[in-house]
Amino acid sequence: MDEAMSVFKEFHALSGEDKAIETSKDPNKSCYIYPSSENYATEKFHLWRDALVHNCNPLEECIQFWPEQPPRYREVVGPYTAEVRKLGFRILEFFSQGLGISLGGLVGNQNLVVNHYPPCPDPSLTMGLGKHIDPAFINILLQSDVYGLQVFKDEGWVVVEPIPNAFVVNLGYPLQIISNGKLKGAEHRAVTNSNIARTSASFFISPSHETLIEPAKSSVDASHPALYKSLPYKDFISKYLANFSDSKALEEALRTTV
Ligand SMILES: O=C(O)CCC(=O)C(=O)O
Ligand SMILES: [Fe+2]
Repeated sequence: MDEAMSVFKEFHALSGEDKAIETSKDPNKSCYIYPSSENYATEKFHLWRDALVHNCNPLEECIQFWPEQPPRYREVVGPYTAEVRKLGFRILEFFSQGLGISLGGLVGNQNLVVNHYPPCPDPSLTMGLGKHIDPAFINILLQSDVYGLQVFKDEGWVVVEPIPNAFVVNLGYPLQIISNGKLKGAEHRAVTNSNIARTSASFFISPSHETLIEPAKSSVDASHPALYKSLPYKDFISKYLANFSDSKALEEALRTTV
């Protein structure tokens, strides 16, 4: 874990030009940089984050498109993602047993997102990453020792302290829907600070595009009607992206009218 975190930091210490070169190896763009701000002039607040995004499965196929700088990137991050993937599938297996549905068979994309939040001269004007529930089944998150992750609980923000050698496991929206609201997606955000850069790495295990995301039969009965519509995951994602900055509007767009 420590080695992976060092390599993630080294990648983000490269110049912008080098990062662009290192993320342009796949014409199909399975590896790319997601920049901080999408529309600086009109957005409500600025996002102070750069993210390296790449596919992780099947590893033998996608690793050829990963960065080759720092030189150890593939050697360290390959085994890291393989282990985190195993952990993620074990956790999904527990949820599968509880929900009476095989989640492992519904998995599609497995992505790594390496977030870099540079120090910000005035953190009150920016957000690292705004309030959201992850769109994946789960996210196995590795944070560096710099504080920044917060979770929304009882109408307030609670700091998730970085713990050495520990992952944060975030439950995402699809599991909230499949469990018909019994499991709650964790609403979280990342804030910036004025003097030290922060790095984190999210390993997302997501449903495949065609998977129907809907309340599982085991979660619905006469006294617990389906709270959510049935949607192919790709349509869920369209609604998710269209309502990213408005969690209430998103919840309404996903709900049935009962
Ligand atoms: O940087 C963090 O701790 C959170 C990252 C996150 O929420 C995400 O990648 O979805
Ligand atoms: Fe997240």
